[in-house]
Amino acid sequence: MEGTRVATPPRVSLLNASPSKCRTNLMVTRSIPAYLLNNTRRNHNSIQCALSQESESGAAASVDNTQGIRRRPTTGPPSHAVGPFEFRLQNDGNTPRNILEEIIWNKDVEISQMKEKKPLYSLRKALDTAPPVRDFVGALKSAYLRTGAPALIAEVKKASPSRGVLREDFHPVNIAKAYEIGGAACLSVLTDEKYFQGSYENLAAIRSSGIKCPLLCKEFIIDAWQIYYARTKGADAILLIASVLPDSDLNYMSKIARKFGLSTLVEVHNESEMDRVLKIDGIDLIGINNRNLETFEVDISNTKRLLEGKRGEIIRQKDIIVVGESGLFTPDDIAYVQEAGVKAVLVGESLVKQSDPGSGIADLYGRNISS
Ligand SMILES: O=P(O)(O)OC[C@@H](O)[C@@H](O)c1c[nH]c2ccccc12
Repeated sequence: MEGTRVATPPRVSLLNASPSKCRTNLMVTRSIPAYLLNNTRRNHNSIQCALSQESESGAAASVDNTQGIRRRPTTGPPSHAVGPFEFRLQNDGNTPRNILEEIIWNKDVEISQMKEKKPLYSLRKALDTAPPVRDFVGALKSAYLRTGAPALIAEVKKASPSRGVLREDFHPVNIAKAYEIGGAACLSVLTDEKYFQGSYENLAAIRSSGIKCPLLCKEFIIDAWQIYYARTKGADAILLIASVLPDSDLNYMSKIARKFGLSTLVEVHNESEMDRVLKIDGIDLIGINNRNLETFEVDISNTKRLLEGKRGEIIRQKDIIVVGESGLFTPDDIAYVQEAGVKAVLVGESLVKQSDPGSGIADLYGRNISS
């Protein structure tokens, strides 16, 4: 299941240096492998910290630039404590290259902590009492048929790393209710706390509030454990991000979701991700994100570009529902992505910022799409 190739760390020897030279924030270009640090901790009286590097191969620790987002630091975390010393060893292998990579590395640590508190066997038990799954894709299809406009997945989103806090007086259940009344087919609920100020409590509260719209758990999923957890909190659909997950994970995790009856929204941002996803069996919902999660640039013509030509044909043949995601603000934007071929849209910022997010839906569509 591990998608990341781990570079072999070079060896670093710690020999007879004066402690005064090696206080905190010592920067070197390679990391010290964990096993060596453990040894050093044991022997720290005799071994001090002159950092002379000897890479076995003499080559720099190799980092595979072609694989996109790295699942975790390839050369270990940047800070190490060795006896009384703390080193800050920063290098390409332990420094995130962009915000998405940073989010994923944090998520990896967060999940291992959450798993300790709620191991899989305890989640399995909680599944028995989880609320029933509602048909997310079905709700999108029927809203599209009913209104003739792209079905709306309205996002309950307090903040984002690119836009900061979108709404100070944030009451997730009230916002969700307003969305449902305004004509949303489904809702997306951000659960990431650190970067989006979301939570699983918000997801569970919306689910138990009587709101009927099916719910997408908007999370950075990198471990199957998260799918179980989302289900125990009442999710009806999950998100899988193609730039984060290798094909094997997309395949495996969408199968697990299907086993629970959950829908899977697979998100792509460029042609090569779209081509990868179109080759995976059983994918019936693809999101085209107009925002590049590595740079935050938003360009809604991305949706059009990815649906042109052969790709659009395959999507129609396979009867895949495409969701236009991010950066949609006006009726013209909605018409533009509909013309490009989407049957649903995912909208956060432009709605959540309105004093009444529900009536914001009519402004976004240029007409009332409720009932
Ligand atoms: O607020 P916007 O620009 O309307 O975007 C909503 C949604 O598309 C965006 O929040 C999103 C799309 N894919 C994601 C993946 C993770 C977190 C957030 C997202």
